[in-house]
Amino acid sequence: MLLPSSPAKNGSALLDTIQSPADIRQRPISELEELAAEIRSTIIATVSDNGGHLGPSLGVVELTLALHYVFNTPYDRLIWDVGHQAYAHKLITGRRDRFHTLRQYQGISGFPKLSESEYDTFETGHSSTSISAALGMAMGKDLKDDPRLAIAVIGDGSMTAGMAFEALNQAGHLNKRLIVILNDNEMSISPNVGALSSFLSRKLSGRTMRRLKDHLVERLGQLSNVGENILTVLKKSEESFKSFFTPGMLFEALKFDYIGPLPGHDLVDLIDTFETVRDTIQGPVLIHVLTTKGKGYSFAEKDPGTFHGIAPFDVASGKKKSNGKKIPSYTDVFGDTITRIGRTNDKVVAISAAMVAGTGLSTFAETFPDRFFDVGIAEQHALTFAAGLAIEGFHPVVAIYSTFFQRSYDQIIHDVCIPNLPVTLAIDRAGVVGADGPTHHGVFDLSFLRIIPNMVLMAPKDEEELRHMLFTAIGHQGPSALRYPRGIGEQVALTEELASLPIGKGELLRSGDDITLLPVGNRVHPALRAAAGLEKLGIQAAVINPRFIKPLDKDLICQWAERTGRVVTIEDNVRQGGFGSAVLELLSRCGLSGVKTSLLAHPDRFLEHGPQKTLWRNSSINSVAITEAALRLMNQ
Ligand SMILES: Cc1ncc(C[n+]2csc(CCOP(=O)(O)OP(=O)(O)O)c2C)c(N)n1
Ligand SMILES: CC(=O)[C@@H](O)[C@H](O)COP(=O)(O)O
Ligand SMILES: [Mg+2]
Repeated sequence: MLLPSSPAKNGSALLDTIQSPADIRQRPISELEELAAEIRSTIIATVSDNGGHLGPSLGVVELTLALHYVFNTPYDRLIWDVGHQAYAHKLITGRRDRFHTLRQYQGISGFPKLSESEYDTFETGHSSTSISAALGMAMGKDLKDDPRLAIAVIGDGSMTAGMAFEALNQAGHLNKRLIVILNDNEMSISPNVGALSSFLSRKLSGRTMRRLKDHLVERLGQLSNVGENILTVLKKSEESFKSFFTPGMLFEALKFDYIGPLPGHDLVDLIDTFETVRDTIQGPVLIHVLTTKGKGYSFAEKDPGTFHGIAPFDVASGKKKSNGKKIPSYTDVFGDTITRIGRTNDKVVAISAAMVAGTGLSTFAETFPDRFFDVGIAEQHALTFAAGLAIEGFHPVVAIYSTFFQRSYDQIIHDVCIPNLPVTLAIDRAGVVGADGPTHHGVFDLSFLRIIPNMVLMAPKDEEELRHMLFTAIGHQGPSALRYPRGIGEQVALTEELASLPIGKGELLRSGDDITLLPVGNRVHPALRAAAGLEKLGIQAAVINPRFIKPLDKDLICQWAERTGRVVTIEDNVRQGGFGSAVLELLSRCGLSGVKTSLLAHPDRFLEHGPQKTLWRNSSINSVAITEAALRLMNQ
């Protein structure tokens, strides 16, 4: 049987004595290895119960200990990019007692939080922000004449985003004291992609290598003072040639000192290097550290993609603790449907921004490798790249989580919607997502997309409607978006045929003369349940599934609003500017401002982490709350 490869000898006896990094600094370095083993066991045990980002956190245990050992945290600012790897950091910065509540409702967050600890210096969740934030802090401390250090820890995946390079570019120019640790495990969520990733691991293609080699040998040969030995060595060996091209060249060109690559699980080496950097380097420096994602838990080391972020699992077998048969999620249905459409429509191309499995695109990618593109963590580029493909006659489907689409807002407006290009946004994880919390809830997309001219915006009531909406979107000759939630669907039967839905037409699901319920997307079924309950109380509720948030079905909605005189809108989105606001605008346009309305939606504040059901209840958008809102409106 495979077990964690380095179980702690004494449970968590040593870890239990650590209240803060100051306690670690008192210890001999020789004890830190046992501490690392205890931290790993604790992380594995907790994540196996609660779910969470296991692989990223296991990979940086030694790095975390070495950083807190050498640098004077929290005075020195330590910024974790994405923040999904900060579990060891949490365990040694005063949160050991609460660690069992990780990612649970009202428990500690899975990401750094300013409100949780003074050691969490920046809030993260979205990637590639750490260098910018650290540079801002470095600049701020200089302006205040404060000698504290700023240290950003960024993964090789996160380093692929433009934002990281924008920050490096400015940092090299400013020449401020800034430490960037590049945590290179050759993995994003899936294996890292792109030219940068090949460069970091020096896996330049044979062709590139030969071309560069021939060029360099020729140029050096023209110089009279180059020794014969260098030329012979270069000519003979590709390996020795490769060593001329180190990953450091890239960062040195950006005016960073480069140190590495270092073995990232060797505490002595890490501590020694960090001390040298701390004591000697005054400008920007990048330390390249090589780590293993999932280090210390054999299942996670072997399958880092699955164990990147995992639901509760059994430690001994590495298997997910799921009960019963696998129910298809919205994501699964999206993935099957786009693959099916791709078989008959060779103009369909799919784009992911480093979330291939998460967005359900793995099968499409395997089936149509030439028509699939993983652009890395580059949501802005993904949209403009899609626009380019659309200009060439393709229909790109860009599948990104709602929260990460926020990064590409200008590209959606400027590059897709103004030229009215046929690009489909497949917006996964729309609505509240659960344990990842406020950085990841997708509760703004209805508000920010419905205001863009040319955009067709829809939300399916179930996984069956999702299929037809995708088909409709791909048949549409302009920009379109469909948003669907995280998790399983309504478990409805899936029909064989795919149908094109009339754009801007909703469906009346239930008639009733007393009140109109207008739920959108995943709120349709709760509204139907509420209508059934209201009927038992003698209230006849009409239920309309608008299907399209833009354009809205003016005739259907205004007709029923006028007939019943009361409308309740329900959405898994913020109230501000959302679907309910769109309905109010429509009622005003139809001269129906006198209709009594109640807008059920998320409030104007960032929502905490917790199960989706809890968050829907808290925001009063579940079926009980819909019933109560309808009753209140009836009594007005
Ligand atoms: C802007 C943005 N896009 C996508 C993601 C989803 N995401 C979270 S972690 C991750 C991979 C990060 O890889 P890396 O930085 O190398 O860290 P590792 O998990 O390998 O430690 C991705 C794509 C995100 N958090 N933010
Ligand atoms: C840290 C991050 O952004 C991702 O790992 C995210 O947590 C994945 O979310 P899902 O579990 O919904 O795919
Ligand atoms: Mg990585």
